[in-house]
Amino acid sequence: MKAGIVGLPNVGKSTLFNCLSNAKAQSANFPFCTIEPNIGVVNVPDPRLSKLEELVNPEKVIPATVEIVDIAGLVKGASKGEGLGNQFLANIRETDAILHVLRCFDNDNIVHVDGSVDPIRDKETIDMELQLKDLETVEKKLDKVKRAAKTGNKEAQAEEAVLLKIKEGLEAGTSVRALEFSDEDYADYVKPSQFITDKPVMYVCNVDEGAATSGNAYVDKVKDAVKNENAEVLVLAVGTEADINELDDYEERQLFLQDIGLDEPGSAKLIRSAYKLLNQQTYFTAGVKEVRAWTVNIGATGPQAAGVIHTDFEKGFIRAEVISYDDYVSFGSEAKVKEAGKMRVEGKNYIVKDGDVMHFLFNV
Ligand SMILES: Nc1ncnc2c1ncn2[C@@H]1O[C@H](COP(=O)(O)OP(=O)(O)OP(=O)(O)O)[C@@H](O)[C@H]1O
Ligand SMILES: [Mg+2]
Repeated sequence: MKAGIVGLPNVGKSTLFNCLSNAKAQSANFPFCTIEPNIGVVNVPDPRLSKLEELVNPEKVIPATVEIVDIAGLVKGASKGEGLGNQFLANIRETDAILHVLRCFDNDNIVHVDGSVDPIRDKETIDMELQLKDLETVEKKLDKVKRAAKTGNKEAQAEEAVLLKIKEGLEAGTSVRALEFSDEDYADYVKPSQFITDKPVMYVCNVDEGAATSGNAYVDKVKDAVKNENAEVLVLAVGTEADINELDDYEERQLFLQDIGLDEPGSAKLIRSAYKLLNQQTYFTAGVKEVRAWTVNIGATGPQAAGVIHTDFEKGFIRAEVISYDDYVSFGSEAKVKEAGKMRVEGKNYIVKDGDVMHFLFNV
């Protein structure tokens, strides 16, 4: 699962990537600085992991990770191939969620491809290009399904109806994610098509230092414009945070963060949000060798969670011993949790909860 950083050229996408990842992307003040996507595997900051480390005192600690991809900027006409648009759109299609960066700072020295700062217009430009690309996809699919639908094939007719709804929506400027379908229609006809505008999205308002905590008028406009989208809007002083991230010394980083009014980097929050946007959650294993955060889909069962560690664990799954994170911390150790009768034994149908500390029993 990976989240892609998407937006117009020169709005701060690679700079954002550099706030998140130790892999350094080239960022510079000119459009199309990025051509090939930069891929970074980013640790998910999780205070619970340090707490477990404190309690268990393991040899090593391994955090959960999420993959972030910094993608080239899109311009008007990208869906028709402008600015290598087709290649860049293909890069976006390969991701599972979109972090849409909007320029929300004034600075005459930083070029804006459309000549002025206007995050709402920028958002519409990007949305339109993504929608046009999806329109192309849906039209191709419609062509294929039409004939079978005409001959009376019920399945094809159902698919055609869904595709027509998508086509009409896109033509009216509505992203696929905003359209409503029955669960079956969605699973059978929408999801497999991997429409770009069906991917979950969050907005990252790139502001200057002074607006890191308070936001600014641009941010207010963005929030207002997306209020019906059910999408998160995050405010981040991307340039400043990238500079702070360059500092090696932890104390020094904290001081600079406090200076701009933050107690943790905005990028930490962004990573956690991206993780959620990807429908991911964390369970822990806690032993003296290793305390580790593992990533599973929200809604995953016990065996699926076990399968993240090893496919044999999933195949041979017998049961799981589960301690909720809160119980682990309030009792202080696995032994004390057991004594208190708070360790649960869960079977194959157990739905994993975020923060579960798990131990799997299986045979091979
Ligand atoms: N909040 C900010 N305030 C001032 N300057 C910024 C801010 N964020 C980014 N910049 C500057 O904007 C320029 C473009 O940034 P960056 O290279 O990250 O853009 P990009 O979106 O990756 O562009 P491209 O699409 O061309 O790859 C850089 O000079 C960067 O330092
Ligand atoms: Mg870039």
